[in-house]
This record gives sequence, structure tokens and C-alpha cells, in this order.
Amino acid sequence: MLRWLTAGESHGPALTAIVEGLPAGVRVTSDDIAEALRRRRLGHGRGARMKFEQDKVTILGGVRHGVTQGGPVAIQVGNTEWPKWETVMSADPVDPDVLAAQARNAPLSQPRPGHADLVGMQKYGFDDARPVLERASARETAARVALGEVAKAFLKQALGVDVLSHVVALGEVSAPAGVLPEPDDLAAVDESPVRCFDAEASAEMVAHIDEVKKAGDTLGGVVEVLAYGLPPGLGSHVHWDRRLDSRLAGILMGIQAIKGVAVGDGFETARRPGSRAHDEIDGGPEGLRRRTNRAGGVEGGMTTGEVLRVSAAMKPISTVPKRLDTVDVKTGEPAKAINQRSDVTAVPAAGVVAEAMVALVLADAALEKFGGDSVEETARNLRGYLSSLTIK
Ligand SMILES: Cc1cc2nc3c(=O)[nH]c(=O)nc-3n(C[C@H](O)[C@H](O)[C@H](O)COP(=O)(O)O)c2cc1C
Ligand SMILES: C=C(O[C@@H]1CC(C(=O)O)=C[C@@H](OP(=O)(O)O)[C@H]1O)C(=O)O
Repeated sequence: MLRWLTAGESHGPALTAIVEGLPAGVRVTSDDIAEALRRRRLGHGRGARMKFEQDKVTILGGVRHGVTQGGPVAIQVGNTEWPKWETVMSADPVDPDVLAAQARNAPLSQPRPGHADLVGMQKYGFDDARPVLERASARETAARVALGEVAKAFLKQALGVDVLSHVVALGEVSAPAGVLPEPDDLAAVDESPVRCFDAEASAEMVAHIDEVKKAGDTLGGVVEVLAYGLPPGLGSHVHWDRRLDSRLAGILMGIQAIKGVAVGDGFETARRPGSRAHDEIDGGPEGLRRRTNRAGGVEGGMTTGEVLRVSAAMKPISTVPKRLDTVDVKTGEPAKAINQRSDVTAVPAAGVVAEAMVALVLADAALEKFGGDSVEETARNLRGYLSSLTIK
């Protein structure tokens, strides 16, 4: 079983991430993780912070000379802006007068509709939003992407699986349906300023973001994650929490601002008759094949061996520059919501985060099926399973 945790605040000294349960022998370096984090920072419509803050990666445990050792892998992602935030976010007590002066300069008592501010203050008994927004912030996704990179390395090296993502809708602009990037196309996807594989749609998305930014508004969108090279049989039909689709939906909904998840054609499938909803099966010398992949590579909660295809819908950023109506919780008076700076959209980044999350679930499901204390052992068990399949 794979376990993972993250800790740390948006403006704290660092984020910390641990993944436990990966086999020995996964080749991964700090540079690989830094590159994954660089991809997460890409995207037209991201706010000022992405330009000046660096992600400083340090592997603190579990990896020696670029290879995992079988123990927990601990990764630190340093926030380079920390010196500016040391007083506000100090773990140790600071002079209350200094804090009171800071709170007067930057009051955070006007919760943003759509962010975690209001309910977080109510639930945890805070009178400002700072402690809530610090942990709710999607800065934390840097830690998840770091873990996802290790999972991706394992999937590639033990099973030959590639996980990638692309943006299929940004606000009102959609990419043409059914055009799927393959692993070799990932660089081309990343070159698009919105991580959209279709050049025309990409340009339209950029223009849409610029227009919405000018209007002081924000945008959401839809990302799709694809996994190539999966064997049939990861996950299981026998119990709800072993279904791979259930695990994928949960992990994707766990990303900040994700409000919908679809497997394969998802909601579209519900609108079709059965004769156009399913994937008919052909036999032949190459083995069994599904004619289409409307199901997105999962049937009965198990991978079918076709390309895994899951998508996630992100709501528009809730820190809306033309500030939304709220109430100042200190005075009870109507107010405008907190707005210092923000992303106009973070859909391209959310795709990179979704890739990482899917990789962690797939790595977990692969280890459950094939086990292995070393990459070689997992790979050997996979080979044994594939060669012993009686229906191919
Ligand atoms: C990569 C990424 C970047 C985000 N950037 C912002 C941002 O700059 N401003 C903001 O208000 N919300 C941003 N969000 C969304 C909030 O973190 C999220 O809406 C908030 O934590 C409340 O959670 P919920 O939307 O799931 O209810 C971002 C989300 C992601 C995935
Ligand atoms: C810092 C990151 O994203 C942040 C996520 C975020 C939020 O509310 O989720 C709000 C913004 O932070 P700030 O309010 O400090 O500008 C984003 O920049 C990051 O992704 O690395």
C-alpha cells in the first residue's frame, strides 16, 4: 500500500511531502522533481507570485545517488519568499503588538465567496482568514506534484506507463473533442501557453483569458489526464473502495477547486443510447481490442488495457479582482471580499497536479496487483501476469 502526506502553508518556510511504500530501484533526482514543478508553474493567466517565487527542491530521505532505497521518500519544497513572511508565519510566538499592526494593515476578515475562508474561520474558531487560506491554498499542490513525479518514475520504469494531461476547455473555449496527445506529444502540449494540444483552441483560450482578466474576472476549465501502457486488471469490481474509478474520482476531487470528475466520456455517456455508449469488442491475431474507448479505459472499476482517460472540471478562481460581495466578520457590515493578487486561471497548472494525483493512484493500484520490493521485482511480476493471461 502506498501512503502519502503533505504539510506546510502557502507562505511558510517550506512544504514537506512523504510517500511511503514505493519499491527500491526507482531512478529519480531533485532535477526531475524540479522539472515537474516547473511544469506546474506554467500557464497563461497565473498571477504575479508564479513569476518571482522559486520552488527549491530538497530530497530529505529515501533516495541515494538518484535511486530510491525502499524507505519513505521525503521531499521539501522551499518557499523562497519566506524571509518576507517570517513574522506573519513564524512557528514560534511573536510580539502581539507587531502582529496587531500587521493585521490592521492587511485585514483578512472579509471572506472570499468560494474560498475556504468563511467556513474555515467558523469551524476552527479563527477571527481572520489567514490560518485558513494558508493551508487551503493550492501552493500545497507543489508538494503533491513532487510526490507524483516519484510515482510517475516508478510507473514508467516498472510498467512502461506514461501519464500526461492536457487542457480540454478553458472558460467558454473547448478544444476539438477526441484529439488525444500521445506520450511523445507532451512537450508540444507544454509549449502551449495553456497546455492545450490544439493550436487554434490554444490561441482562443489565451485571448479569452486576456479578455476576462481585463474585465477583472476569473476562469475555470476542464483538464484531461491520460495514462498509456496500463495492463488490464488494476483496481477491482469486488468492492466499492477497490474500484479504480472510485479512487481516481476521490483523488481528483481532492485537488483545490476541482468540482467535477468524469471517467471516459462521463456525463456525455449518460445522454446516449447503449448502442452508442459502450465499446464493442473485436477478436483477432493481435488479441482482443475494444473498437472505441468511450469508457476511458475502465470497466467494472478495473483498467481494461485501453488508454485511461479521466477529466476534472475546475471552478473559476474565487479571488475575483472585481471583488465579490461579502460581510466583514469583525463588524458584521457588508464588505467587498479580500483581493490582494491572484491567478486569473490556473487550469493549465491543475492539469499537471491532476497528472501527479492519477500517477499516485495508479502506482498504488499497480503495487497492490504486482507487489515488489524492487522495480525489477514489480516488472517481473507484471511480465508473469501478462504471459499467464488465459484470455488475451
Ligand atoms: C493550481 C491552483 C492554483 C490556484 N490558485 C488560486 C488563486 O490564485 N486564487 C484563488 O483564490 N484560488 C486559487 N485556487 C483555488 C483555491 O485553492 C480553492 O478554490 C480553495 O482552496 C477552496 O477550495 P475549493 O475550491 O475546493 O472549495 C487554485 C487552485 C489550484 C489547483
Ligand atoms: C502559490 C501558488 O498558488 C497560489 C494558490 C492560491 C490559492 O488560494 O489557492 C493563491 C495564490 O497565492 P497568493 O494569494 O499568495 O498570491 C496562488 O499564487 C502556487 O501554486 O505555487
